[in-house]
Amino acid sequence: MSEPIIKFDKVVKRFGSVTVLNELDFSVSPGEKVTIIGPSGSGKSTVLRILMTLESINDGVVWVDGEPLWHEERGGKLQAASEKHMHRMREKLGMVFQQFNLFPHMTVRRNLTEAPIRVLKLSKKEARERADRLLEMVGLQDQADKYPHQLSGGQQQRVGIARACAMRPRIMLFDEPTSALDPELVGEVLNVIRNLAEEHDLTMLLVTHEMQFARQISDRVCFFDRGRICEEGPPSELFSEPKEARTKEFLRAVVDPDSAKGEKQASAEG
Ligand SMILES: Nc1ncnc2c1ncn2[C@@H]1O[C@H](COP(=O)(O)OP(=O)(O)OP(=O)(O)O)[C@@H](O)[C@H]1O
Repeated sequence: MSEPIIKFDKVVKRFGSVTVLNELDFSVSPGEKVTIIGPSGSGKSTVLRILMTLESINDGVVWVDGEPLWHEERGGKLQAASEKHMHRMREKLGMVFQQFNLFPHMTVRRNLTEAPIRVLKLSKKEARERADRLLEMVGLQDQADKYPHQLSGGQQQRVGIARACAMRPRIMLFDEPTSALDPELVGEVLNVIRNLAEEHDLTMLLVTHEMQFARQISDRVCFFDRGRICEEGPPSELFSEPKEARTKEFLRAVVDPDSAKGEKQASAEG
């Protein structure tokens, strides 16, 4: 098996007295599409935010592409990383957020060209050509001169995906990319992600509540509970024959909430 492109080695993350990640061991292989599912507050988004260096860690080591993310090796020891090191490491990752996070005062095209020009030092012409190709990929070539507020939520999220791709990251992180959308707009965003997964050799790590989508797109699904992986496996196994009681309970509640409530009530009454 190839070396993992992402590796969490006994990672601990606390917010005050609350331990959100509890000596988490977790890895992803190059090109693998991995989905994280689990109850609210189980630490799913925290994993992605740590990878984007938006949250620090309290203990353990996070490896990205063979190098520690939060540390640098000095004198044979792992020491806290410099801002320069983290900057360089961040370029390997792109993230699509729940709330799109587009720059509101920039046109759609400028949202896509800004970072490639500033960070990757692309010429304006190169950045523009790259942006236009990506807008075509997400079906928004005719919206390039509009501002984010002139687009639907689904269109804004497709711009968000194109913008993350403009930096050519090796790893794409998706944090519940459809949860802020009206139901009728979810499909168009999932289609763009599905095409990206099928056509590119990207490593993808997704947090999602869309179980059907997780089933279709993932090589592996990880069920998180209380800051640890409670169960993981190919979607065909995890969704059809979950082994752990917590996984079964969670899946029953998200796939068929009414029957799960009824069963809970019946067992409480009985
Ligand atoms: N900046 C923060 N300060 C304090 N607590 C935080 C912070 N960010 C997250 N938490 C807490 O850490 C826990 C895990 O949060 P996280 O967002 O990773 O969960 P999640 O599994 O993604 O949940 P959800 O599905 O609801 O998004 C939660 O209890 C949350 O309240």
